[in-house]
Amino acid sequence: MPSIFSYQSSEVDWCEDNFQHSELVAEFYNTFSNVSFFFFGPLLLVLMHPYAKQRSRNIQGVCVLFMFIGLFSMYFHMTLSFLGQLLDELSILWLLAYNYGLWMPRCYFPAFLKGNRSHFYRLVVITTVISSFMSLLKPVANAYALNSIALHILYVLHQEYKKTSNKELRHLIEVSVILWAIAMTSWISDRALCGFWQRIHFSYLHSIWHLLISATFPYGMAIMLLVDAQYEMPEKSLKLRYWPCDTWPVGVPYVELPDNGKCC
Ligand SMILES: CCCCCCCC/C=C\CCCCCCCC(=O)N[C@@H](CO)[C@H](O)/C=C/CCCCCCCCCCCCC
Ligand SMILES: [Ca+2]
Ligand SMILES: [Zn+2]
Repeated sequence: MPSIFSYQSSEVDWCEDNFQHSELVAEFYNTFSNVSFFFFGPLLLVLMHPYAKQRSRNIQGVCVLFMFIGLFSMYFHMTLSFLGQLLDELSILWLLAYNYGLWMPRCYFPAFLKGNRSHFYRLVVITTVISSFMSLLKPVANAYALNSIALHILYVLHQEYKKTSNKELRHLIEVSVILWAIAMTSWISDRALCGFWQRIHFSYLHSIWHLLISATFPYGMAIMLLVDAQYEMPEKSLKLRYWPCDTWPVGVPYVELPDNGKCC
């Protein structure tokens, strides 16, 4: 039985051909497409620094966890090892759990918690610890289970989209759903239609997934902070900004607390 550290000890293997460009890196493009995690993570850390200082440092923890996902995902695609697969999947699970605990609006808590956030946080931690152990039972199903959490997030976004009249928030939700849908299509297509992609010599769909899902992250953060502010501090409206410039057609969204007026 191979050790959990060995190359190709994971049951999961993506469509990209292995060891095409290096003897050390199993899936070259799938490995290096994770650099986008080291672009968006540090960028958001810097852009959100004023918010983190004034409102909550948790956002910094979220950005650091996001960079760990990129690191573990690189390790996984480089080795296709079982340990790499578990680190990749468990870091995603804990990032989602952290976000749920911090920002899930109270109206979506189970009724028996009566809107108590610290009880909800405890419930999320317990569920995540149990799920972490369960991930060892059928590792090949883990990625599907993780993707199904996105369906619950979509449900929450749909409810918030219906409730809000804030055009900026609606725009963020629309763009994030489009990005996620294209990312998801690439992920499924890499798994389900690999023969076709290999025949046309384009087996890079999983790399495209990495780029798109990491680009969804700043949108997810901005949406959650705006929604959280609407519920938890309705007297203060957060300012939505885009990097590098608010007026450019494409940019990375982030939020600022009012009276932090900078102009690009
Ligand atoms: C109230 C909660 C709000 C949470 C918002 C969180 C937004 C998080 C955005 C991005 C998370 C990045 C996850 C990237 C994973 C990259 C690593 C990877 O590719 N791993 C694969 C193997 O290499 C593995 O097969 C992937 C498994 C599936 C991961 C599922 C991630 C779910 C992401 C949920 C995003 C929802 C966004 C919805 C926006 C419309
Ligand atoms: Ca492969
Ligand atoms: Zn991946």
